[in-house]
Amino acid sequence: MSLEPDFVAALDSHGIELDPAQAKQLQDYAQLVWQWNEKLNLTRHTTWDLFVGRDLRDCLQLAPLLEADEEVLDVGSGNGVPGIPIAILRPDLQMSLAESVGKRAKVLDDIVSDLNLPVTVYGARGEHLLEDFRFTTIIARAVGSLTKFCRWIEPHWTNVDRLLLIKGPKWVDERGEARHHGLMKGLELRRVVSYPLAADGPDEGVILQLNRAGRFD
Ligand SMILES: C[S@@+](CC[C@H](N)C(=O)[O-])C[C@H]1O[C@@H](n2cnc3c(N)ncnc32)[C@H](O)[C@@H]1O
Repeated sequence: MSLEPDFVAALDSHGIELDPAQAKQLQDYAQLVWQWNEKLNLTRHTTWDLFVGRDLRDCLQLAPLLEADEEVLDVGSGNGVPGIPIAILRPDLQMSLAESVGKRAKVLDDIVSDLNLPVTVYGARGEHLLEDFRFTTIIARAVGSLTKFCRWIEPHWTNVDRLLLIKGPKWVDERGEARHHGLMKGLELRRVVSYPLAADGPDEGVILQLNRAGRFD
């Protein structure tokens, strides 16, 4: 099992240690995305440093927040982040991906079968899937504002327990906007993790948990 020296160097520079088999699968995943990226616009993170420092870092923050054996839906999976790396890091989870653009969903399907991962890919809007399926947690990054998510999920809270959303520093403004529209009534929003976006900068990434009030009391 061989790891690219630049991948190993990026892991070292970000202080990340991985199980060797998982590191190899994550490397294979990134390389598949980059191959597909030549045909389809999937990611701007085309160096090992960006993959590790942005994509993997976010996934490593989110992965431990999921309980054992959860049924998880990554909404707006695009290039597969966060769903595919988390499926690699947490093989106990039942992971599904929702991607509304058919061509991207087809690529995601190819990538998960090349990686031999037991991940279901839906070429559909996440909120439409909630009409027929139940998930314990929805995860998402870079898909829509809190206002959008509140509106998408509002009719479907019986089919999901919580959302875990990866956000940047603008999350506070998004919360203000959602409150302004009266969309936070009956909901709880909690910042469960925050972490620096760059070693030398002030900006923080956060993971927000959104659920119906009282759901986890
Ligand atoms: C900016 S990309 C983000 C991709 C990836 N999550 C990431 O963090 O790199 C947003 C993706 O979400 C998809 N999308 C937007 N709204 C969606 C929805 N309601 N359900 C499923 N996919 C959606 C878009 O087609 C696009 O591929």
